[in-house]
Amino acid sequence: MPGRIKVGRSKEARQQKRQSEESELVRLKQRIEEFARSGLIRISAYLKQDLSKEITKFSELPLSKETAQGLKQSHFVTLADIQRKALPLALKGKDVLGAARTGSGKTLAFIIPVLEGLLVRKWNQHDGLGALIISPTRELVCLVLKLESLYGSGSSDIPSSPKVIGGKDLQTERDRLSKMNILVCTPGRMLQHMDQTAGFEANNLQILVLDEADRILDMGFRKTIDGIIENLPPNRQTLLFSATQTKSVGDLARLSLKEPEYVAVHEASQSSTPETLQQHYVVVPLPNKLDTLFAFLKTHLKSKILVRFAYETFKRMHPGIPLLHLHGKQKQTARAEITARFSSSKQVCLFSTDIVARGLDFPAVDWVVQVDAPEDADTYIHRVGRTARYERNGRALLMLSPGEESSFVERLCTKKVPIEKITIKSSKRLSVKEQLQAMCFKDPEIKYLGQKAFVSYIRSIYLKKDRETFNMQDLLLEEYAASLGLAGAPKIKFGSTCQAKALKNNTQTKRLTAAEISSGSDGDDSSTNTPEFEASAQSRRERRTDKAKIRTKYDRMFERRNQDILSEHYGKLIKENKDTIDADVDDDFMAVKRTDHDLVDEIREPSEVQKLVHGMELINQMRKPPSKRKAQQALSKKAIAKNAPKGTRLVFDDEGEAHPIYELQDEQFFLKAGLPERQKLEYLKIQSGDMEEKDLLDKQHSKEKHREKILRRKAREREESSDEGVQPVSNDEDKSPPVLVDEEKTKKRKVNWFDDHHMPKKNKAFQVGDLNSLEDQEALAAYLLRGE
Ligand SMILES: Nc1ncnc2c1ncn2[C@@H]1O[C@H](COP(=O)(O)OP(=O)(O)OP(=O)(O)O)[C@@H](O)[C@H]1O
Repeated sequence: MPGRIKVGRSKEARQQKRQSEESELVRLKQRIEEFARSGLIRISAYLKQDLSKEITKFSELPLSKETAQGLKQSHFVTLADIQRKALPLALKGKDVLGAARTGSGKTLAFIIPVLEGLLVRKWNQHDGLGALIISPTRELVCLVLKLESLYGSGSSDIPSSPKVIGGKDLQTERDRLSKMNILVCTPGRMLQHMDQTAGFEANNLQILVLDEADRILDMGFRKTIDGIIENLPPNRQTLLFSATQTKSVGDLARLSLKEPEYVAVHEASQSSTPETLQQHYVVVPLPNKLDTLFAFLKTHLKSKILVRFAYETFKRMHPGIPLLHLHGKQKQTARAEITARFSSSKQVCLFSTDIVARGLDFPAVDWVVQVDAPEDADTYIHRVGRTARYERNGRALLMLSPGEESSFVERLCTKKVPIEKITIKSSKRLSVKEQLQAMCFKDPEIKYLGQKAFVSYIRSIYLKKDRETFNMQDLLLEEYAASLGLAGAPKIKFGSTCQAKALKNNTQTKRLTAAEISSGSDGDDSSTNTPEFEASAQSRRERRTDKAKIRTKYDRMFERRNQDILSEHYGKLIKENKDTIDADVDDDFMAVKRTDHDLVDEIREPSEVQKLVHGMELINQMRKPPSKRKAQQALSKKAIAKNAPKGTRLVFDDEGEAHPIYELQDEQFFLKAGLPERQKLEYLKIQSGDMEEKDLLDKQHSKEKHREKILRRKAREREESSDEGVQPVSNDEDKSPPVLVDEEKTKKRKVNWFDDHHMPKKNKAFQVGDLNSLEDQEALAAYLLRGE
């Protein structure tokens, strides 16, 4: 019996205990909710839910109705593996390191916790920046923003999902920054705002997300990220996602993660790339790569292809499939337009640099072709990840030079990349070499691009760390140049080891500024981790300050630091004895991610070629006919008078030397001539004597003028009288020829004549008084000629 009693008591006791525990739990939950409402604890809603059970559908997630509504609109039903594993942890407020294959849905795995994290905290405009998402490239930022607005569209508690994208007007961003609650941006631009935007603070930040974390944490962004972290509160949630996740303790320590949960979805899998992706490689000697690529395009006209290689030449050869081109030097609007066109097209080939190597989610890409081998297996994984996204099929082709084959394939195997070797049928082979040569010959721009592609490629090989795979000695330079249509291999100068080291040290200090500039200019932070970028940062800054200057096409062309390779005959033209060519910084064709291997690349003065072309530009401008309006304006008298040079009055001395009218006398000479007062009196005396003389001359001159005037009048009157038939008579004294006189008329005229001319009254006929003057003689001659 005692046993029975014992059992009864323990059951009762257990019941009591459970009841008290339950009421304690209820009290605790109530308390937690209160805290959550007041914002004192970080996650509330999810503590009430059991997130330990396997959740497979979005509808099973304890999400706010706003996020759930947004997800319903997106038609997503089941959770992707990474979402299933990472979301419960992230929603609980844990720090998460998420690794999953490309295209497996990582973006949603951090967007949902960000939106939810702020929604449950009832975050509003006055709370400031709540979440910061850092993405390495602008394209990725755009993609994240698209998703964020999709899923967060119903959220009324988050007033706005503001955006900051590198490359936009800094001032506009600054104005909007203070109102932001969620910020998506590139690292460089973020740091720039933290340093330079007054009033911008991240003290209240709750969640930090690093998208493509391995890339963001690598050497190139190291300083920038450290700078950003310094400005963030340590008490925050941090989420890191990438296809190739970092596990470096050092990296994680830098981010001050708190007991992070490592969520790796495909770690146990045989492949680190999507299972739906078929991967091939083909061994092609470097000089035959373009031929192979062209043949490939010709045989895949109905596909959507992404290629990393030269675009300009292929565009001119019309392979029969629309071609697009995307690179970091394009403006953000152009990039967005091309990205949209590629996304919406079904049959198209996009030639691109590594700006689309990561994260971008183009729908339905059939092929990713890599004409050059990437620097490492991780980069390869990200590149091929642009196809076979989220359970779709895709194919990838990698061209390897014979020397690269064995070690690179080994590297891929180590990273669990299943890749198969294929060969190209000889019937499918084509040669574009001759076409390229003809193009280079006709068009200097193509030649320039060919040279640039050559330099970029060689440089990329030189920079690669993996010396076992990439060997400079293996390169068939002349043959490769010929395959690009060039007459010979351009010469390339690589800096000495010492210079490289000096630059490297310098680079460390410059990197921060460079990152800022990058995000301020093109925002593609993917370029900031290259040493070339650092070297060019200064020149970019200079260029920006020189913005006011009008720059011609040639200026732009020559501002590139590989200007000397433009054309060899320019060099010959100016007899420039430069036998070296500096490597190119515009990695449009071959982007290199490696950062700890610097090249020497000094910033130069404008070269002779540049000056020469400037001269030619000026001459052309001068030759250009002015507009009609300008020509007329220039000819107007007013303009001539206005533009005419102002004369200076000079006086000439006896020797014919010119002097200004007033010359200051030598002081010594002046003092020698006596006291100033006396000199003044003497001067006045001389001047008054001169004036008297001049006065007399003037009087004589005016008398003469008066006399001449009278004589002219006389002659005129004589002429008039002769017109009226009055015959002047001969005057004995004058010995003028006798003439017949009309008595009657003479009488009548005589009165007038004598009145005016004081002619002697004794003569009935009037006399010509004085024939000395020219006028009198002319009048008489005219009279006689008329024969009257
Ligand atoms: N649960 C889901 N159901 C269906 N489609 C999904 C789901 N989650 C994501 N997707 C889709 O899968 C595609 C790839 O997703 P996302 O871009 O997030 O991949 P990722 O893992 O970030 O790739 P990467 O490593 O290349 O950046 C997108 O088109 C996205 O809309």
